[in-house]
Amino acid sequence: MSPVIKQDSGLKNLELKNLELKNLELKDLELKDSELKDSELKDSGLKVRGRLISKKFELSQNEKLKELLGIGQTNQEMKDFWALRNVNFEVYDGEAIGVVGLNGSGKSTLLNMIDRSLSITAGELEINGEVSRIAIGAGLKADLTGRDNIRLKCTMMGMSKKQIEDKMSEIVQFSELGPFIDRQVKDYSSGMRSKLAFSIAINQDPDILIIDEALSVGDSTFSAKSAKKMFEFREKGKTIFVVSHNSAQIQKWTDKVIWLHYGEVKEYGATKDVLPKYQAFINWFNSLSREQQEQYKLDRRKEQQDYSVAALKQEVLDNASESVSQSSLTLIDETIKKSKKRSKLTWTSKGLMLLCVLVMFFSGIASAKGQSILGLKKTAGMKQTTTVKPSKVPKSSTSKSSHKSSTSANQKNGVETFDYIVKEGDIISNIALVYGLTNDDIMKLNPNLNPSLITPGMVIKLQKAAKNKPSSTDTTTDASVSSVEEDNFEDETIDTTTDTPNNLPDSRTIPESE
Ligand SMILES: Nc1ncnc2c1ncn2[C@@H]1O[C@H](COP(=O)(O)OP(=O)(O)OP(=O)(O)O)[C@@H](O)[C@H]1O
Repeated sequence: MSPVIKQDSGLKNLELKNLELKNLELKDLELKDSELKDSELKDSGLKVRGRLISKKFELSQNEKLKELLGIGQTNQEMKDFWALRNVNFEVYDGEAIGVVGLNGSGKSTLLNMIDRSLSITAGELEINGEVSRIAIGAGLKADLTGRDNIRLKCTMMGMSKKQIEDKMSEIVQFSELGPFIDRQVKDYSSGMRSKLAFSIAINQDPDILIIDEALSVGDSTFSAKSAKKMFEFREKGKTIFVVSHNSAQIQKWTDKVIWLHYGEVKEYGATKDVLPKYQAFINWFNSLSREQQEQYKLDRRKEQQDYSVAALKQEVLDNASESVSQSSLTLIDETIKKSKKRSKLTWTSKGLMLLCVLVMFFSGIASAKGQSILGLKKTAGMKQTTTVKPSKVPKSSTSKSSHKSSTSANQKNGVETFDYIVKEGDIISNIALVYGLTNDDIMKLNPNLNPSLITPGMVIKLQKAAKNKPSSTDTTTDASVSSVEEDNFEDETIDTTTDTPNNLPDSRTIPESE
């Protein structure tokens, strides 16, 4: 038997080797293909190309959970939101591109994709070269001195210690920060931060430089000096993106303008053609009444919420030639497939959701019977047996701040009470569990309370004796909720605290007569 086995395994080894060789050949082909693509890009002088770029900010997994469980509010503002829709553009060597648009139109979102700090939902972005971004204060470490920030940034760019020290005096001199270079950045004004960021970035010699409002805060001398440096940079065939609400800057510094309007490219072309159109729009917008402006913003925002992949596909079919549209449709399908995988609830979240439902169900039964969740009759002084470390107790329900803001002790029906301010994510049964009460206890103290309608900020009365329970007793009954809050969900989630963007144009956008 053994020789046969040997022969078998010998054959298998041969097959495996063949397979490995084939895989290597394939990898080689893939590499050659991508090298070819890169060199094609370089040859054509194409620096950045965006095709069908679309970005959807989704409800966070927390919000999805709440929506599924019917907890908290789910209004229009909290829907998935398309910050960019079907954005197409090409930028070549030596071009300076202005990015303009009202507040919230998607400028930062687009640049975050170009500097690779944000992924795209659909479409394709080709970038040929190193990108460096200057935004007010962004990327600087507040606790470090200006000098140490220079060292840090240069190290991150792969420079050696010697190279950094050689460049140091040039950067420091350009920054005009004088003795402040050895002070911590947290002591800098926004203008000083911008000077430091610009000096570091321009001296790093990136291929693509993004200037995100950074030069709007510096003084005019520094701004002029920076502009000169930028022109030199452009002469070398480098590419610059400038985001500014200052039309004069855009006019002076850029060759082309991308005008973003509620996530779409309204116009892309020569600055001399696009900027006047944008300014005309601003003038028209400013001529509207307050109500009309609000209505306009609401309508546009709704379009961003109602957008869909189907709409993107339709736009592609309507606007592109047949060959382009076919490859574009494939591109949309591929990217959407990927994003669908990402946006699905994780198994952990599904498990937590189930746990949450079970806790709610059993606590409902328990409170109806006047018992704790483990079936123990609640008696004063009885120690709870269930539990988790205090740190696992949800911040929303037991954080010190909620105590601080909620302790105004008083009496109700002979019971000493205190005010508890409802936090985001709270539900009655969880508050009850955390504070060692039953739902009935809470309802007795708050007879007008509708348990399914509690909202953050609402004040409810709780029995004072129970107040210290969470900190003194280990309790785990609320593990489901606390874990949900602590779960490290994916990025790019909707920040429900994000204010509705103030789309009122900045006054600086009104054309300056130069
Ligand atoms: N992480 C996020 N989650 C949800 N929505 C987001 C997120 N980031 C941005 N948005 C929304 O996307 C839209 C575009 O935002 P973005 O910051 O790109 O606009 P902007 O044009 O740079 O605005 P501004 O001129 O005010 O800087 C806005 O409506 C914003 O509320």
